Amino acid sequence: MHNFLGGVVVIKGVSILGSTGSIGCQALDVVSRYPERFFVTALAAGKNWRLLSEQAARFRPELVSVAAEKDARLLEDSLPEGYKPEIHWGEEGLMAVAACAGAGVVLTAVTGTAGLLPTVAAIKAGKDIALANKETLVAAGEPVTKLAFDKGVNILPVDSEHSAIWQCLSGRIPVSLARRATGQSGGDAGGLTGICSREVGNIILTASGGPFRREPEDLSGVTVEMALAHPNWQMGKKITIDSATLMNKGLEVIEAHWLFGVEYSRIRVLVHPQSIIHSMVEFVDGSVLAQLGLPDMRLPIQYALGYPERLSNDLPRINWFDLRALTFQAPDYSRFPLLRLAFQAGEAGGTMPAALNAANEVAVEAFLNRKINFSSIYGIVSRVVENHRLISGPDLEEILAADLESRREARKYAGLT
Ligand SMILES: NC(=O)C1=CN([C@@H]2O[C@H](COP(=O)(O)OP(=O)(O)OC[C@H]3O[C@@H](n4cnc5c(N)ncnc54)[C@H](OP(=O)(O)O)[C@@H]3O)[C@@H](O)[C@H]2O)C=CC1
Ligand SMILES: CC(=O)[C@@H](O)[C@H](O)COP(=O)(O)O
Ligand SMILES: [Mn+2]
Repeated sequence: MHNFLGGVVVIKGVSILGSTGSIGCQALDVVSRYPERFFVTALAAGKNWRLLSEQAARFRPELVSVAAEKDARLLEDSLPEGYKPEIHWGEEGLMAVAACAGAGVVLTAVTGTAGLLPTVAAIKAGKDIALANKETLVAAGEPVTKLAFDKGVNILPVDSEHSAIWQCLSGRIPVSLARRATGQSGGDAGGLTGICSREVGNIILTASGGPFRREPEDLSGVTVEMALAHPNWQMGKKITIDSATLMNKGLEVIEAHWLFGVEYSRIRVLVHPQSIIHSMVEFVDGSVLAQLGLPDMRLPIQYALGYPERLSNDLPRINWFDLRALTFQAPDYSRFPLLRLAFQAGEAGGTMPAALNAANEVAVEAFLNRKINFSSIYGIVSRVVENHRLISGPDLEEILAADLESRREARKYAGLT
């Protein structure tokens, strides 16, 4: 089979970390639409061994993993006759899925810093990364992009905003993203950093504004159910709460900094409640390129998995006459102070974003478990960040230590210890 450029199409093995989650399930939907392009090499889940069992029976990966050993046994017993994949569990299992030999690309779609070491393992194994797990770049942007550069591995954005930016830029620079990202610390003069400093004026990240964009004025009393009611996207619980606090956008600012090598002063956040424009790039001549689409993560997932090709599909299209308006407003930093804190943590650099991210993970979980109120998420994260002793140019070990220490602190402030 040949692609539209006349090149031979090579069928690509896809491994998924977090196959039972929102991104993982949508990725399997994408894979199922292109049997001549993709096959599934390995799948990792957390607790949901039943859904993993169904996925494995359908896609027949050579390796599967769940979080707990007892669930691995249940999974093994539930698989169809004659199908015997390697079965792993725990952290070792995530690493095994990440490094599974047959994969060409690893989609990282677990939630939180749990995705960091498996992503590192995948990069070390020379796999391209389709990156949904933004927390990896927030906590460890510098060592991870450097490792990807050293290994010649692409980090392909899946997050909708970053996919949009990538699509706006890729007409200019269709080579390795990882090489461009690390061009920042010297080396690749033709990289995105070079392009950015010459041609990109600002990156404009759009934000839906979440469920509390307009009201209530005082957010301290909002319930878990209210915060989980995202206006435009069906996502996992952690990222949905992050969208409600606007921390998701803060994490995405740091993610954009590392993916595209752009200084924080050139990253803008613009509230766009319809989530039709997924982000924009403003060039130095004032020209603005935007990527538009219905809010459907299968498109950015497909774009990353299909790279370097854009594949056709039959997903729903925008009906222009249904769009009543595309509107924009500035983010309200006083009601959503985590967004400013994330900019500040990103600017501070070193281990600060890891501390911010770890504290946020603990605080969001505490909110979801109804241990703290919505506004306390900011209270806890800001205290951890204020007290954090920043280490500059950290290696992975120092980042993991900062992550652990910040979790401990955050648990204390949340009254969990
Ligand atoms: N959902 C979305 O639309 C978007 C998500 N993202 C990012 O993608 C990532 C995933 O988000 P989302 O899919 O919404 O999250 P979900 O909560 O829906 O899914 C998380 C997945 O990770 C698995 N998992 C969690 N912890 C572990 C662990 N310790 N070991 C193994 N597996 C684990 C879960 O397994 P199980 O369910 O079996 O326990 C599940 O498969 C996040 O980083 C998020 O920020 C980015 C942009 C959009
Ligand atoms: C789909 C996706 O990429 C999410 O990160 C989404 O952007 C969340 O919406 P917010 O703009 O409300 O954070
Ligand atoms: Mn996003």
